[in-house]
Amino acid sequence: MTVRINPSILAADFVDFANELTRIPTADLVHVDVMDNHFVPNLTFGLPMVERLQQVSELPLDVHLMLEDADRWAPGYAETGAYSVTFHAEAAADPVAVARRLREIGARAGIALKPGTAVDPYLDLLPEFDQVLVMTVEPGFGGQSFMDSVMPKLERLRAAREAAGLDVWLQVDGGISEKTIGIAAEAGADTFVAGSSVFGTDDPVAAIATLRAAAQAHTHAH
Ligand SMILES: O=C(CO)[C@H](O)[C@H](O)COP(=O)(O)O
Repeated sequence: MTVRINPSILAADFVDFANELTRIPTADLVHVDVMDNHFVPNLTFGLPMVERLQQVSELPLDVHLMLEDADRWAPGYAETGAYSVTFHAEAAADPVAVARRLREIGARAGIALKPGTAVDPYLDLLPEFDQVLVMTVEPGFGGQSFMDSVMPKLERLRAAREAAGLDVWLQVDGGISEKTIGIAAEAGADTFVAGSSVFGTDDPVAAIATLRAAAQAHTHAH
C-alpha cells in the first residue's frame, strides 16, 4: 500500500512559506492548516494565503479546514485548485452535501474526526469521501503528543473500506514522529501529516525518508 507523507506548514516559518516549500521536495502533498479561532482556539490564515500557496507550490495542497460553517467556506478552498479539502464533521450542517460540492469543483473531499468524535456514523458514508482524517491530537496546535487511544477508529475505517472495496485514504494528524508513525500505520493509516517532526528538523528531506521507511515497515500488504 502507498504511504504518503504530508508535512504540515503549521510548523514552518510563516513569513517564508515559499522558501519552506523548497525544503520538502520529497513530500507527497503539503498539509495546509486553516484555523478560524472559533472551531479551534487558534488562528492561522484564510483563503488569500491558500490561493498564493496554490500558485507557488509544486506539490499538491492538502487543505485541512479547522473552521466553522464548512458548508459556506469549504467550496472556496476547492476553487483555489487545492488537491484535497478536508473539513470537520461537526463543522458542516450537511457533510455529504459539502463533500459532493467539493468533488464537483474537482477537489478530493475529506472529513475530519476529532479524538472525541465517533466514527460509526461515517462508516456507511465512506463512498462520499476520498479521505478520512483521524485526528491524533486535539486540533488547534502543533507539537502535541500522539493519542494512540484513537487507533480503534482507524481499524474500523480500514475494515469498512475493505468491506466496501473503496480507495479512501486514511489520514492521521498530530504527534506523528519516527516513534509513533508505525502505530498509526499498523492500525490502518496510509497518509501521515507531520509538522514538528519535518519542519522542526535541520534536514526535512531526511526526516521525510525516515518517516516513510518507518510507516512502510508497519504497513500491511493489502
Ligand atoms: O492539524 C494540526 C493541529 O491541529 C497540525 O497539522 C498537527 O498538529 C501537526 O503538528 P505536529 O506534527 O507538530 O503534531
